[in-house]
Amino acid sequence: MPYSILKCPVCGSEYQIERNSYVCDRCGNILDVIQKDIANFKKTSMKGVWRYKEIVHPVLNNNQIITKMEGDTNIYHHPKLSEYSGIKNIYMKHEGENPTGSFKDRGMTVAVSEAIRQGFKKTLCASTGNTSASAASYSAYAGIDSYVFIPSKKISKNKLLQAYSYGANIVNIDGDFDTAMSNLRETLKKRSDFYVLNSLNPWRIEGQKTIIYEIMEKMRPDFISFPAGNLGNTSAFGKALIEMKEMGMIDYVPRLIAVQAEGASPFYNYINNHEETLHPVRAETVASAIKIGNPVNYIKAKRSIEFSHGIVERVSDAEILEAKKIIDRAGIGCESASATSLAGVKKLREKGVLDASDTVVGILTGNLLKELNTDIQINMLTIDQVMS
Ligand SMILES: Cc1ncc(COP(=O)(O)O)c(C=O)c1O
Ligand SMILES: N[C@@H](CCOP(=O)(O)O)C(=O)O
Repeated sequence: MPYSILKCPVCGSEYQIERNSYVCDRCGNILDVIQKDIANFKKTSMKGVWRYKEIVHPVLNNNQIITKMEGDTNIYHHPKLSEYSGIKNIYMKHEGENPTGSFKDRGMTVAVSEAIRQGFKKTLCASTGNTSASAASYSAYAGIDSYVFIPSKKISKNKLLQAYSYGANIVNIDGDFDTAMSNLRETLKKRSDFYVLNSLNPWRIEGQKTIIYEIMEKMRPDFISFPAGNLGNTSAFGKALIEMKEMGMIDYVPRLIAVQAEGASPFYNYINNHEETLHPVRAETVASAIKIGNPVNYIKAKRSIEFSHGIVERVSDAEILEAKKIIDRAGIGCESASATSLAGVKKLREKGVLDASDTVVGILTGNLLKELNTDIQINMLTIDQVMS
């Protein structure tokens, strides 16, 4: 029977899953969930994330699952994306189609189910917006209270509205996301009744792995490109590929492309400058979702890049906004952080790292409707102009 344990990716210490800390007691690193006895993995008849229950959360009973039907997102192809990136076979998987409009729901369904399994009544997260929207929704759906730490003046109003509407207890943080995350880690040292819903909770990573399962079941991409902020997805995608390879579900490994915003690119520096440890930066970018200067998952993310012979690229705000316009005008649409996927592919094609004949899947992490921060300038037509 498949089961799960927690294991430190650095020192190898192992722990039972019944514990409310995801940090190794011996070396302080963030733990992995390790799935055991999964060699004969079989899909369930459930939809989306829970189709892969045996390799996502095998010990949960079906009646303990808190789900709003995450996953099974669409993959789009459009000539404008090919023309812009210089890659004929470029596809975009739209995670903005998840219930609260971002990929976070895939991780949240698993983490909140585990919170309920362990009997927690309160959840906690720090957020640039999407995590708080998702955490608030899933906590409310499960009938428990959520607390969200957010730099409320710096996040999109739409995301704040989501958390507020779902009834979250909103804690305004005077600072940025990194301040909020360190406030959260301090709070967890003092309070044991909060269940953390950020991606430092490894159950979030287990849910987010399913993005890769869905892609690899349908296609054989050479590269998979996606935005990188707190590095939960980078960690999850590599873990999915490692496990799929071990289980014989895939016979090759696509290369991961993690793309950061230039003003928030500590992981780019860490990998490309071969630094011994990640040096946090003061983050600044138009893409508020990835305005993160001290990503918590950098060690697991490095493992993913190494395993997949991956690439870490960075793009400017101008490149992000230009790519977003292409995605929006193709009728697909996404929030700005998501457009780094396309911007990064274009840049790597121009550098000659990607070939025009490569097959590339980009991940659109959030919905177009997620951001309304500034007054939009719309040149509207008059009725007379249309009639004449
Ligand atoms: C829309 C969006 N895209 C990308 C990211 C970055 O993902 P990760 O933190 O997993 O690197 C986030 C949040 O972190 C996000 O909200
Ligand atoms: N963009 C994120 C930042 C927190 O990331 P997480 O994956 O660690 O929860 C957000 O939406 O808050």
